[in-house]
Amino acid sequence: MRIDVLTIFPDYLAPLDLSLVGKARRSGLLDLAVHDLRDWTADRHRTVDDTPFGGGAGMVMRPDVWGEALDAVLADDDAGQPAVLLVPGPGGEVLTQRTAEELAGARRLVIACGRYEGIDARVAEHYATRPGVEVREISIGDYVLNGGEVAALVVIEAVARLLPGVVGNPESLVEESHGAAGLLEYPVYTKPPEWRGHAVPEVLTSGHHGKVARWRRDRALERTAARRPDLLARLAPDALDPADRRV
Ligand SMILES: COc1ccc2nc(C(=O)O)sc2c1
Repeated sequence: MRIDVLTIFPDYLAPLDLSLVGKARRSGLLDLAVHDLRDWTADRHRTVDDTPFGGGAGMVMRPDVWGEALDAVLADDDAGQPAVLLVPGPGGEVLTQRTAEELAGARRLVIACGRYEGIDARVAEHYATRPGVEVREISIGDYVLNGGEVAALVVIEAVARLLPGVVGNPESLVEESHGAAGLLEYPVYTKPPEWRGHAVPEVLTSGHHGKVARWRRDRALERTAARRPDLLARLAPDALDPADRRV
């Protein structure tokens, strides 16, 4: 997968050199480039914004600068791969694990990080008509950030970890919260067996794999029912077996 990020704060994306995403980049599993939007400005002040038509507070990012940048990035393509142009914004579809799974299936993501009051609306309108480009406005939650960079970091991490080979043990993707099982994950423990008077649940040291699996499933169901009953409601009817229904 190739991901291009356009931003006026490239250093905001520095964490993408670290940990699993950084390793995926170095191993070639992920081709990721961060671009400074100001590289496509034409004036000596490298201006990317202007006052909003209709008045109001703040500034709006100029369509001409974004057009030059997106044309250049989209054209830099080995085989005319279709691209998803992600525009982080508070009015976008809220990112879920399902969205991340969809995006992980794309060949290219281009993420346009807005600042100020946002990007001139004509940019998304224009690229939505571009053959081979799908435009999606995306939000990471019902709160407002100061720009798209943090959302870009979240999307990239959520997507990159789903790419084959990025996470060491793909089985862990099944039982994690919001994973394939569709439940919140069970509580985890490690040594020492007792810590400050808190013992590890005995079943986990029993060596009985069947009982351990049942205990973990029960705890995941309990947690999900208590904290996110909406997730239970979304489960496919056949996702729960008779043994689950007694929880
Ligand atoms: C101007 O760019 C912004 C501003 C707020 C904002 N809020 C987001 C969110 O995901 O909540 S993405 C985003 C981008």
